[in-house]
Amino acid sequence: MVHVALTIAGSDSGGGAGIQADLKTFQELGVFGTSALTAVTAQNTYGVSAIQSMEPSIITAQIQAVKEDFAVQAVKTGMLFSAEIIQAVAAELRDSGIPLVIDPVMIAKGGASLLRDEAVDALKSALIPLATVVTPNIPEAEVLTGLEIKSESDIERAAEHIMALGAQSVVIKGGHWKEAPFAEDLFVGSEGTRFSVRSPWVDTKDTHGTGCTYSAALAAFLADGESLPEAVISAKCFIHAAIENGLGIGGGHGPTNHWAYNRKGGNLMEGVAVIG
Ligand SMILES: Nc1ncnc2c1ncn2[C@@H]1O[C@H](COP(=O)(O)OP(=O)(O)O)[C@@H](O)[C@H]1O
Ligand SMILES: Cc1ncc(COP(=O)(O)OP(=O)(O)O)c(N)n1
Repeated sequence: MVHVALTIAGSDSGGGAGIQADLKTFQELGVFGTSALTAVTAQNTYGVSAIQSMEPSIITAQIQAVKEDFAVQAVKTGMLFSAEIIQAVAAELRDSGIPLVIDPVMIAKGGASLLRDEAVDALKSALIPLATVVTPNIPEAEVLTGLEIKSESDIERAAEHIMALGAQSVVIKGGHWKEAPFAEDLFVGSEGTRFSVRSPWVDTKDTHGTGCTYSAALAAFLADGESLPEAVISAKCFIHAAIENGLGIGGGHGPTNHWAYNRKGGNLMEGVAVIG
């Protein structure tokens, strides 16, 4: 049986992040990828030079066209840009019963804002309560919670805070916490499920699109029938392989290697450990 996933996200002309990263990830993981485009960015490995968002009505129409024709097994959201877009997306996903991964994309690596400041409230009130899992990086978790994150206990507190917004579970990704001994992500789920997934740090500047690729992998593994904890671990294996085998293209922060996981063969958990 072919599994279908839907990404609702922005376009990255450079191909390392956004809808391009999501569709490459779905394809690599054997899941049929569908999409609803929220915005077009002119972007490369140095940064974002222009943004044009889509009208909410065409975003709604794209989601409806996909839902009407396909049995979508998982949805992920990425760049949503405005409160109006978030409300339109939430209206289509509410009561859908489809597992939903929300990557609360806010700032691109080069510093460009991919979410208007005034849209944060809509993200918290309209979309996060629909989430099967929310996957903020540390700066995004700080914005969502208003907490300053400086320690492991701050990360745990932030996770609880995001659950209190109504999300079923959360993964706080540790890629921005460079002082930590490992690149470690904390998963907190319902009924007290809690563990961390860690990998060694890869010393590279080529981390463009890591968050998009990670959340797309998580959605693909869910579409493929893995349980949420299994999918969180599998997604970490996918992103670790993608970062570790960087392509060395682009002069700035280059893209990760979406082929690496499948080409790795052998022990896909290599380098990745689950704690707790
Ligand atoms: N240099 C790195 N080495 C190994 N893993 C990394 C590195 N940077 C990020 N990661 C991992 O990549 C994933 C994305 O994390 P992060 O960079 O925090 O997200 P975002 O791209 O949204 O800012 C996480 O699983 C994180 O642990
Ligand atoms: C179109 C678009 N969507 C999302 C992002 C952010 O991607 P992310 O995975 O967080 O990676 P970096 O931007 O931090 O490299 C994006 N850049 N463009």
